[in-house]
Amino acid sequence: MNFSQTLPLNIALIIMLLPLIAVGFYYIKLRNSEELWKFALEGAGDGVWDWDISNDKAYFSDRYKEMLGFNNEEVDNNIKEWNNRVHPDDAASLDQAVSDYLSGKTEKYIHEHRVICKDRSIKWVLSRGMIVKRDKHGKPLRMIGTHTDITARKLLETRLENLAHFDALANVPNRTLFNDRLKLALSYAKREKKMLAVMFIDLDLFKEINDLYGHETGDIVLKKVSRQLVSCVRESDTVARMGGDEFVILLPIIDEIEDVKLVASKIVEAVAQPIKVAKTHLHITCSIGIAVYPQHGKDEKLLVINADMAMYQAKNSGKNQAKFFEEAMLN
Ligand SMILES: Nc1nc2c(ncn2[C@@H]2O[C@H](COP(=O)(O)OP(=O)(O)OP(=O)(O)O)[C@@H](O)[C@H]2O)c(=O)[nH]1
Repeated sequence: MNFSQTLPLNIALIIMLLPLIAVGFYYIKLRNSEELWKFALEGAGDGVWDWDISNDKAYFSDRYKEMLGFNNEEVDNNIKEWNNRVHPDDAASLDQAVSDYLSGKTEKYIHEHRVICKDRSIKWVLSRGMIVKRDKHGKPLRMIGTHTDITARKLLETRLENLAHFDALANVPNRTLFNDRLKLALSYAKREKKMLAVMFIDLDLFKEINDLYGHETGDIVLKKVSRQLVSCVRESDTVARMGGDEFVILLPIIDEIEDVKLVASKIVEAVAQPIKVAKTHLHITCSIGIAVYPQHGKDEKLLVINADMAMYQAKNSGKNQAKFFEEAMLN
C-alpha cells in the first residue's frame, strides 16, 4: 500500500517527519550546553556526575546509577550517599586524590577505585573530573566529571598478574613473587634489626610417586602438600613453589630461632601425614633446610643458597627432617 495515496499529503509528511521533529524538540530541550555535554558523555557509555561543592549537592546521571544497578528514582542526588558506595579500602586514596586536586597540589583529578553495587557486587570505575567554577578568590565551587566502568580491564590485569606471579598448579606464589617478598622483608629486617628465616623444602623420593602412580597423581600430591604448607604458617608468611617438588617459605619476622624450629617440625609432621588420592593413601616426607638472617646470610641470594645447602644436608642425613645452615656445610 502506498502511504501517500491513503493519507492527505501534509499529514503523511508530518508522520514521516515525526522522528526528526522529536529529535528537534529534544535538542531545543538540550539547548543548554551543559545538558548537551552530559548527553554526549552518556552516549559514550560513561556515567556523569556534577558536584556543587559549596553545598555538597550532586547530580548523577541515569547511566551512572544504572552502572551500579539502581533505577533513577532509587537514589538521592547527594554526594554523601554516593561516597558511601566507595569500597572502604579505596575511600582514603579517593579522598586524597580529590583534596589534592581541589587544593591545587595535582593538576588533574583521575582515580581508579572500587564501588559497591546495589546487589553488593563490586565494580571498578575510572573517575575523572575537572573544576568548572571558582569564586573570585579561586576557591573551587563546582566540579564535573565521569565514571567509566573498567571492571573487565581490572579483572584481566589481575589474571595476568596472577599468571606472572603465581604457580598455577600449587596455587601459591612462584619464584619471582617470592624473591620480591624476600627483598622487601630483608630491607625491613635490616632497618629494624630483626631476624627472618628462609626454609627450602624438597619432597623426598617424589619421583617414585610419579613413577608408581602417574604424573597426575603426582600433581595432586603437590597441590595437597602446598595446602599443608600454607596451613602450617601464618598469613603474613609466604609459601612459594620454586618448581618441581621444591617449595620455599619466608618467615619475614621472627623473634627467636626456637620459633623457626617449631614451624619446621610442624611442617615435617604435617607433610608426613598420609595423603588420600582416590582410594589410596600415599606417604611422602620432606627435607627442610633453613637459613636465618643475619647469621646465615646477609642478602637474599645467599640466604636461599644456604637454605638449599642445608636442605641437601637434611637429605643426606636420612631425609624427613629439618636442618639449619652451618658454615661447616660449605666444606
Ligand atoms: N607430577 C609432577 N611431577 C613433577 C613436576 N615437576 C617436576 N616433577 C618431577 O618431580 C620429580 C623430582 O624428583 P627429585 O627431587 O629430583 O628427586 P626425588 O625423587 O624427590 O628424590 P630426592 O629429592 O632425592 O628425595 C622428578 O621426577 C620430576 O620429573 C610437576 O609439576 N608435576
